[in-house]
Amino acid sequence: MNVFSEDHIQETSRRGRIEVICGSMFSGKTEELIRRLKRAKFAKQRVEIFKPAIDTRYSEAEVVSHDSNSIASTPIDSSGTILLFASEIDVVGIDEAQFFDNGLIDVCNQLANNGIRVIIAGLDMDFRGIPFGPMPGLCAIADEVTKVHAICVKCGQLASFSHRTVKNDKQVLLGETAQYEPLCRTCYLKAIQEDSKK
Ligand SMILES: Nc1ncnc2c1ncn2[C@@H]1O[C@H](COP(=O)(O)OP(=O)(O)O)[C@@H](O)[C@H]1O
Ligand SMILES: Cc1cn([C@H]2C[C@H](O)[C@@H](COP(=O)(O)O)O2)c(=O)[nH]c1=O
Ligand SMILES: [Zn+2]
Repeated sequence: MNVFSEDHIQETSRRGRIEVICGSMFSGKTEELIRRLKRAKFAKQRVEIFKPAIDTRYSEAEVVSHDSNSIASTPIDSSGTILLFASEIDVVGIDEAQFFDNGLIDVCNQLANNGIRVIIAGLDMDFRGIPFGPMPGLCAIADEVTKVHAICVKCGQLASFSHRTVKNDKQVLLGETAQYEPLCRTCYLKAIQEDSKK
């Protein structure tokens, strides 16, 4: 049994592993990613952070949480680019992983097999409740999956769903509170039923 809430060994020894942080929008994925990466930096680990170049919502070159916590990152177009940066690195952080291609799954496996700690944050489901991009595959290969929850804006229960409040059918639509709200299952089902009547 591990009586500590943090596994300090992972922050000091060079052991490859894959950690996935998933959940709905506003569930604290980016904050948890930034927290783990900052702790790795305190432990003098060499850290590289990547995000998809299309995610220009708050900043072009930073990972930024809804609460304005931030950390410098490298925006990239394709998952394969991560391998070009990954020599002499102890920890790789990846935000908004749902926007990457499926090649990210193999890239993360290669990194971990080479002794790198890989920490990935991403939306597990899109606005329709369908698994998003490489996220299900990443959860499958992960050594550890942390599912975080927002608070349902309708009833205060834990929220797992990201309800899109504007009419748009494309899977990718960047946005925040003007376009999405976190809902629990009950409130999400009610909301999409009401949407279908409009
Ligand atoms: N309904 C909500 N439930 C929880 N947090 C919320 C909600 N709405 C806004 N927030 C804010 O979002 C922050 C989490 O932001 P962030 O880590 O960027 O989430 P994610 O990356 O999962 O979208 C919380 O600390 C809180 O300040
Ligand atoms: C549900 C859903 C979300 N998006 C977009 C909206 C935001 O720009 C990001 C998610 O960011 P967060 O850090 O998790 O808040 O993804 C999308 O394009 N399609 C969707 O279905
Ligand atoms: Zn609810």
